[in-house]
Amino acid sequence: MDKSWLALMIGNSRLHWAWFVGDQLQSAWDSEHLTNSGPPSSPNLGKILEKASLSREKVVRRSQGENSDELPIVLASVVSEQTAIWQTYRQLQTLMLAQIPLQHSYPTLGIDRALALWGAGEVYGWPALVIDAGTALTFTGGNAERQLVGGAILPGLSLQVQSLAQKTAALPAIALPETLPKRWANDTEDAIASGIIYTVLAGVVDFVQAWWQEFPHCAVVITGGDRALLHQYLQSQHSELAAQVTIDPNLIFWGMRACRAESASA
Ligand SMILES: Nc1ncnc2c1ncn2[C@@H]1O[C@H](COP(=O)(O)OP(=O)(O)OP(=O)(O)O)[C@@H](O)[C@H]1O
Ligand SMILES: CC(C)(CO)[C@@H](O)C(=O)NCCC(=O)O
Ligand SMILES: [K+]
Repeated sequence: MDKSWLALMIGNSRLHWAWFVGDQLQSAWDSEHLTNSGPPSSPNLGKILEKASLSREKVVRRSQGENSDELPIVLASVVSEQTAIWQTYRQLQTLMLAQIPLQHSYPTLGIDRALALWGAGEVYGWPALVIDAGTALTFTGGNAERQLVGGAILPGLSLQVQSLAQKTAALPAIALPETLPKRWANDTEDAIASGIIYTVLAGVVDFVQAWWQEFPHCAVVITGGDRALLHQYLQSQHSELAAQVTIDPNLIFWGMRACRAESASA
């Protein structure tokens, strides 16, 4: 009988969770970073599941034969202070970059990027290009030999908004519009939205087109907290290109599923 396990990706803004039974994803959710005030204690599984409106009983029942109170957690993290909090959890498997079978990666490559690329390649085929629209916006591409080709990192949409507001006197922190704004703005909020959105879009289109020059017809997948927003903008301005881009919120979890299986059978 397939066992339950939890995947935990610690991102820069928040924690990303998934509950699997064997290879089947049951549900996914996000939660806040933990604050490690007070005495160190093992993170509480009941509370973790409560955040996802799941009861421990339901999760344990779905995987018969489970008698442990603690579900295995497969963890990957790009925030080391947050990783430390989980070290007291008994059934923890921490994935490190070296365990991801991606060839030609470099030592400081973010494990979220490696996992998302691996997940995209395994699910949609290689070569693959991942656009992760999170705190940072990243491009990460791999070739047919499952080797990292390379990528790029820039501030994500919200981070661009926040950094403008923080480092200037007159600029407010705007909410990004859900639809593509007009390019030639006539007030401050619209001007910020236009500047950030149109330059990010131009960049995304340029990276995707450059990728397709080298790897025609290959899978391009958008993930991350701002995936829907970015895809929506893309659709409005470049509908043909947008139609060839897949949205998948779970790339990192597909990567964790694959790497967990590989390291378990190794
Ligand atoms: N409920 C939410 N809480 C926080 N951010 C959200 C929420 N919904 C959408 N977002 C957007 O998601 C973005 C963060 O993306 P994501 O959650 O993928 O980032 P992250 O935790 O830093 O992960 P990564 O390290 O992979 O970027 C924010 O910039 C924000 O615009
Ligand atoms: C780029 C981020 C912040 C995206 O989450 C993360 O993947 C990271 O910390 N990367 C390390 C640097 C690199 O990937 O080259
Ligand atoms: K830093």
